[in-house]
Amino acid sequence: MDATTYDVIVIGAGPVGENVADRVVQGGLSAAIVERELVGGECSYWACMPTKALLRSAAALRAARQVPGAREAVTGDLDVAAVLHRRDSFASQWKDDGQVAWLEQVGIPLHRGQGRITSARTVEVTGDNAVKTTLTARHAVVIATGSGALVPDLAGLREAAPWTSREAVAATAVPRRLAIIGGGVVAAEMATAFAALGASVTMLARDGVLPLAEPFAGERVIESLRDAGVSVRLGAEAGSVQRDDDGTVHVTLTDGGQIEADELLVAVGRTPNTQDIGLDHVGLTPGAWLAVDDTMRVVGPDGAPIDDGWLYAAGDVNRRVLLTHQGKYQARAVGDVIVARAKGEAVEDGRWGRHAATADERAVPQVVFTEPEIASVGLTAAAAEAAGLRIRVIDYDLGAIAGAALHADGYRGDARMVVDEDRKVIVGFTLAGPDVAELLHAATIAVVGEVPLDRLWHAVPAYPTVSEVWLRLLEAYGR
Ligand SMILES: Cc1cc2nc3c(=O)[nH]c(=O)nc-3n(C[C@H](O)[C@H](O)[C@H](O)COP(=O)(O)OP(=O)(O)OC[C@H]3O[C@@H](n4cnc5c(N)ncnc54)[C@H](O)[C@@H]3O)c2cc1C
Ligand SMILES: NC(=O)c1ccc[n+]([C@@H]2O[C@H](COP(=O)([O-])OP(=O)(O)OC[C@H]3O[C@@H](n4cnc5c(N)ncnc54)[C@H](O)[C@@H]3O)[C@@H](O)[C@H]2O)c1
Repeated sequence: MDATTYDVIVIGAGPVGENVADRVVQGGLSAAIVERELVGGECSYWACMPTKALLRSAAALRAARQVPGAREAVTGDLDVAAVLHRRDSFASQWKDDGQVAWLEQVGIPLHRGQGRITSARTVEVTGDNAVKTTLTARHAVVIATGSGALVPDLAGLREAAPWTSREAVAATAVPRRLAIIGGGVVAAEMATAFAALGASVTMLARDGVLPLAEPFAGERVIESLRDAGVSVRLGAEAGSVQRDDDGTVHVTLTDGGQIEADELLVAVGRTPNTQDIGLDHVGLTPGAWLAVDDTMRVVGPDGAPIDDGWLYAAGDVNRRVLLTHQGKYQARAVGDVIVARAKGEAVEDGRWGRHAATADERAVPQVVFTEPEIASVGLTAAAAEAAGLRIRVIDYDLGAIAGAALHADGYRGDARMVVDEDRKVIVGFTLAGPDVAELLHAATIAVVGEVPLDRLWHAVPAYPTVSEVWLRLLEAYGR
């Protein structure tokens, strides 16, 4: 048994854990990180990066085919092997040498193994050959253990060895027939990717496609998936699953319908990686999401921080927002607040304060890399109304913008601005259209900055860009 003391111990070296540790060290404290799998976490090897690599080649091909002159130059089909090869390189061949080298460079010791809290400020790491190391934190322990795919209790499902996002993202071959349970972000992106790679895809979208986005987003994606040959079964619910000896998967729907596939992807959400991290030693429930205050200190059922506030949780595991960029934003706040508290400096945990992840509440940006791309920030109209805001919704046809028409023949898309009528600021913005991802940050700045509409008239979009939609939306709103 080895024992070591640091100022801060971070459990989980995903994008969030890495950033917490980095901020702590930049603030002058010492930090160690514990990782049981690959440094870089889900995002680097089985999520953000490889999924986008799987999608990108088909998107580039589609874009070229939408522009006469370029279209004629495209003579072949997607090269599936080359796409998978590029995906492998974006997953760093599932090796974390590069990330480990970075940890070494910035002075963050790595302890490989399963981390478990055993008592206040103490983490036991079980490494290879069951060797245990006890780490003690002078100031804080941060749980950044992320989440895993949720596999629902469906008759026969586990026995049928379904794909989760991990197997889909790391697939070495494209199945002839792929069935997908789910209609959320993973399901929509993977249906887009695998249809383009040549699979015959059936999507069982019980609750619709992208049901949390503006309705036009889901409608556009459904239309384009169907154009790509995907069978999108809205309202269809899997009742039971069985895999034959020959590998064929049979899905029986609750309405009695039957679907056959060669692989079945389950994409119905996530579950927190908290089953085996010692939560019971601090009075919390193993397997539960971790509730936190505005500076990401873990709170108990009474809403107060655990003990004297030594335990934090950031990223997916606290369920505030399951996105890498938002988790890293929390990580910056957490790392800095731990340093501030350790040094007795002022804690700025008020709204938009340095140590509070305020944007998590109502200013989260997200891009869904479907065809078309869906880029959104803040509240949808429905969410704003549910939050009791008095809103006005302005919609504009993106295809009518000169820059969009130039960008691609037959460009089709939508823009929606949700305005808080009492404050005359934008609280939500959604774009659906080819290549809209890079337009999103302007909207994020408008929402986070709470820029008054009057002032936005002075933010003149360059001509002829797709961003001219900003002017059109303002004109439609009126001055
Ligand atoms: C298919 C897919 C695509 C996605 N695409 C995007 C995208 O395009 N953009 C985006 O913003 N988000 C995307 N996400 C979400 C994104 O992957 C997560 O929000 C992000 O990875 C969360 O980071 P994290 O550090 O909190 O957790 P993770 O990335 O899950 O990292 C947690 C780490 O902790 C380790 N760990 C867990 N328990 C222990 C333990 N007890 N001891 C030691 N180590 C432990 C794990 O091995 C892991 O390395 C996607 C998710 C999926 C599933
Ligand atoms: N581009 C991106 O930003 C990106 C890409 C992929 C994933 N992610 C993140 O990863 C997380 C996980 O994605 P996800 O798609 O797994 O979850 P999700 O929560 O986005 O979608 C899950 C969907 O499954 C449906 N569902 C739930 N139970 C079901 C059941 N038993 N049968 C059928 N449908 C059911 C839900 O209604 C929901 O629409 C998301 O929070 C997402 O933000 C982000």
